[in-house]
Amino acid sequence: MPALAATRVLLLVGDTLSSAKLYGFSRIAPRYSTVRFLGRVSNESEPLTLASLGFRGEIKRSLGNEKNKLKQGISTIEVPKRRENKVISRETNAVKKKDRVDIAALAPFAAKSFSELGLPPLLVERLEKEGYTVPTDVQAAAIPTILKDHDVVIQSYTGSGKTLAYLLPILSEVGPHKKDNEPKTTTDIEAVVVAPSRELGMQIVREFEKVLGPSDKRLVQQLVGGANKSRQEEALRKNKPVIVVGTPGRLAEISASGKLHTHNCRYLVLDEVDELLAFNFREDMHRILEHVGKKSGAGQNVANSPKARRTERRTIMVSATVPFSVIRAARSWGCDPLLVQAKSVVPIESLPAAPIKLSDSSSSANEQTQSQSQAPVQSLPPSLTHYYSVARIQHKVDTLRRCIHALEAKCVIVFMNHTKQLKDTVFKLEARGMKAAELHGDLSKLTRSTILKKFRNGEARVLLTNELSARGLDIPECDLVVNLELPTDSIHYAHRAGRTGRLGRRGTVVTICEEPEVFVVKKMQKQLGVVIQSCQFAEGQLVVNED
Ligand SMILES: Nc1ncnc2c1ncn2[C@@H]1O[C@H](COP(=O)(O)OP(=O)(O)OP(=O)(O)O)[C@@H](O)[C@H]1O
Repeated sequence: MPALAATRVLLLVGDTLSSAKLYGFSRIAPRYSTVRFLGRVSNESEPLTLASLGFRGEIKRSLGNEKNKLKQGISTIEVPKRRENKVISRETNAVKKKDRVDIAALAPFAAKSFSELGLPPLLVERLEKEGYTVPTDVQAAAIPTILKDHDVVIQSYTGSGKTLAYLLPILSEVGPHKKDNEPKTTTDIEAVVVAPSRELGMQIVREFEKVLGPSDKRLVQQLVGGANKSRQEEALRKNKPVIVVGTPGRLAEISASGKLHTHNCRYLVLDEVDELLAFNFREDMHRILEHVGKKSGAGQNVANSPKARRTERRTIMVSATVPFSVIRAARSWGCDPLLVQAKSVVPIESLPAAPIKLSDSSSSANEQTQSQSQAPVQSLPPSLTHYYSVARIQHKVDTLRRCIHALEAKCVIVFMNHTKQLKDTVFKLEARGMKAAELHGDLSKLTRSTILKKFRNGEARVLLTNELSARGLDIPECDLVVNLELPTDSIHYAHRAGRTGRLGRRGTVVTICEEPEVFVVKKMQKQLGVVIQSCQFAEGQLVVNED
């Protein structure tokens, strides 16, 4: 079995060529301006085996024609089985124990309890009822920091529990479980959460509702696009929610119509903040930032303006990927913001300044290169295994099918870039007896939620989608992510890949690409600091190619 390269933390400095050009793509989104990233880069001199990544109990060499395959420069492994019980039943007692230890070691749980973090007892009780007993590392770092009234940027890898990291401190101060029992004096909204997609917005609402409980769930209102606006406005009037969660367009629209009162808002959360900085959200975000409370620490400057009557807000920005544009936004939208990561909290001001001067409107080739070429800080969970497989374009769907069979994947998300090709692929998979569903922007909000529900319920094995689903979507059962078309850069790779391996679970990411695209995969591997092994699927097995 080939050795994997070890990873270690290094400071990466961007190169000067545009990755867009290097990748041969002309449509790379210009929104990621210069980035300063701490990335894990591969170190060939310190080999790390798959076993040491937590697959010890599961990987086996194929004994059959191993010698022949080795002669041909390939080795065979039995891939990790998706169902833990199936694996365990084949193992000895000693391996069983080891297997469990590995899984626990991959889960990002902190040593503290929720009550030690300063959450009110009523809230801790609610959490326990919902099965949340131990905070994750990032929650243990973020909750006390936000409770101490700091503006923060929360950065932690995908699936590590960032939603509860901001939701719980908000519910400590707002709603029925809050610390003090003082009655609310205003009917204004107290917390606004902004998310870049409807699906993510609705998911965040569900998380709030879960913690609030059935009797208080009306206190959170979703304001996402694609849904009936009048009904949302009516619900605002009738239910008098204290928290709203929405997409930038709909929030800005209802705010402009005068039906959303956010001047006394105490919390503004920007989830997937680097995505919210995209050019298409710019106007709506501007309105939201201007009308939701007032930037903390700005009191003296606006003493005589109408803003003086507003409540100071805490600004909380969240993402697994924090390019420099976010750091810059945090500096201008927050007051002495702190960067909160799983095991550290540092003032944003203490971070090195941007290496190059940035322009606001559009990123130059240099800036773009910087953002593309520096790896996200631990934006990928350690429990993921990455592969790529070369296939001709006309064989891609077949390779996908063989990949799913070889990995015995139960719940697969396949990412593509173009809707037409995506629809064709659904048709081909269905024609070959594989239950598949499609999710993209051409579908109505209702159809999108129905499809997602079906997929979550296991009615479709494969979900074919595009960048729409790459951010924040939480489907814990997802055990395989496939890039059937390449992501535009390593940041997009990280968010796509992060749909699997949630909260310490194991996950596999396979990129199926054409030969001339391999160098892009290699580049992303370097930028992300992960090992992406070359593989093929033969005789129902995943075969790892030796480099
Ligand atoms: N302390 C906890 N105990 C048990 N489950 C948790 C805990 N915290 C979060 N989870 C669960 O972990 C999953 C991932 O959480 P969440 O979606 O917040 O991750 P994330 O870091 O925001 O991911 P992404 O970067 O992809 O948006 C969710 O199903 C959530 O309910």
